[in-house]
Amino acid sequence: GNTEFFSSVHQMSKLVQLESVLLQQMQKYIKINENKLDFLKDRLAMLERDNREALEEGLNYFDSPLNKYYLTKRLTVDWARIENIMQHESGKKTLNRIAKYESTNHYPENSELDGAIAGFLRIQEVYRLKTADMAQGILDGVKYNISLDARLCLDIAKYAAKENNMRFTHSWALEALKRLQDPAEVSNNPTAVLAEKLEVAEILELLATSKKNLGDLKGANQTYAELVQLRPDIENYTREYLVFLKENVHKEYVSVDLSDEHEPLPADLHSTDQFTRYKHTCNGLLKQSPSEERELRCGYLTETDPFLLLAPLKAEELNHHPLLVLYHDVLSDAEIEIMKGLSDNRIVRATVAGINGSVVSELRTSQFVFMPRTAHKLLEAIDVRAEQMTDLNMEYSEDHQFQNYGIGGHYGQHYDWFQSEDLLISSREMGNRIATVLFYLTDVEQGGGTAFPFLKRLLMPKKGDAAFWYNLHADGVGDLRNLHGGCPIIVGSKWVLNRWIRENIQSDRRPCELWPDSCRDCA
Ligand SMILES: O=C(O)CCC(=O)C(=O)O
Ligand SMILES: [Fe+2]
Repeated sequence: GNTEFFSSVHQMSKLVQLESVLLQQMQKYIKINENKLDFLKDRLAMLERDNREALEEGLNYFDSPLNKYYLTKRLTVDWARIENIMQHESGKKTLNRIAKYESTNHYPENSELDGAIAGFLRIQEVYRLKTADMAQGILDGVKYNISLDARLCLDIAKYAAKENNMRFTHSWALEALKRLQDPAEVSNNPTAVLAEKLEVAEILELLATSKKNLGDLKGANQTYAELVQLRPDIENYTREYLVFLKENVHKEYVSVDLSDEHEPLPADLHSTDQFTRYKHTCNGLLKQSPSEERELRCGYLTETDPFLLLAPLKAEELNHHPLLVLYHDVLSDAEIEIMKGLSDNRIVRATVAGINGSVVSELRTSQFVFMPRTAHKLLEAIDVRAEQMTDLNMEYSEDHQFQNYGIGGHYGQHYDWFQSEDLLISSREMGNRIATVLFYLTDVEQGGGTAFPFLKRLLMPKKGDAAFWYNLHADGVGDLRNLHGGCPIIVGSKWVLNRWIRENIQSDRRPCELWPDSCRDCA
């Protein structure tokens, strides 16, 4: 099927139901076959006894006409019945039922494993987690009741190698080897023993390749030597080793410490490339200094609507230029339940806008659905609230976009405003996205903040809160400082609601000015 699971925790939770149905069927299948085998075992015992007796007595056995009759009966009627039973495909009904589940439900495909591993490595990279910790189920300091076996560690190493991430290839291969050589692990998992020899060779090859690529020539040489000694029969390994020796014949075999699976932290986080800045905004290393924060205001917003004098909005200013505001407690739990009910069975894999239409991308691993505000009166009420929060006219806003993230789910840094004229085409008359209101419909246990690397701000999702920012300068030009993204989620199912407000009806609200673009920090 084309339903994808790993990109939405909500979707994945449906799989648990499917799995329990399958397990029930499996139980039935075993029971039916057990009955059949028990019956056959009984018969076998009886027939063996008769047969033994006949063997022992030799020709005397046939003195009795009754025995002649019994032997004949055993080999005709009895045997036919037994053969019939043995041939009977017990549990066929159950198998058919399972096949029917498979054709009427969506199953994850093998390729989903790659998506899940990609999410796992994304978490590791962004939050700088140790491989040894993750393999034991320790995620950002919290211990979970899972640990990864050698096979999975090897799969992760292979994936990292495919992505050319040599540091992770090295650390995960090492972890796989450690597990394979641990006697406790091996006795726990007898199938691992069968495959052990091959896997050790596979792991050594990954280790040698990654050491070579990371400049650890001494280590690579040792590992290659070990590999060809373990599997002299595999020509490929010998060939690889020879290539290595030839390539490095004039070089000194230096040794490099690879115990840290992460790139060293740059001395100055501010002046790094965009992605590095983004990662360190997500993990909290890059943030506003106390003096930068001093100017910001916090308080109750009452200016925009007389009603708010009675029920003021709790606003926290997170950045002044450009404006980024976090509103607290703007949605109730009951409202959120209604919204999730409206959207949860309709979400599909998220896409990003491209010149040739919308495409699925690793940049955005989540699932979403657009709902028109006419779908429920609550959505209209939300817009009234958004209008109070932003003082913008909501009439030209897009449909409500609900979004749920998956394993390591994220939305890489991006602008909400359309950078290309072409992308505006579908709704040019509405103009570009002047502002965004991002509602948080859940807390997230670990990770999953919204990061603004240029503003050095990380907003942690809190159920019922909403963020508001302008995407455009007052003169309508896209504001480069509002680059942002949804950081990878470590643990939790994150739901958000996007309101994208368009510019072409706002002239009375936010008069067009020619503000200078004070974008010193922008790349
Ligand atoms: O999920 C988040 O925190 C950010 C989402 C976002 O930026 C978007 O959907 O445009
Ligand atoms: Fe966004």
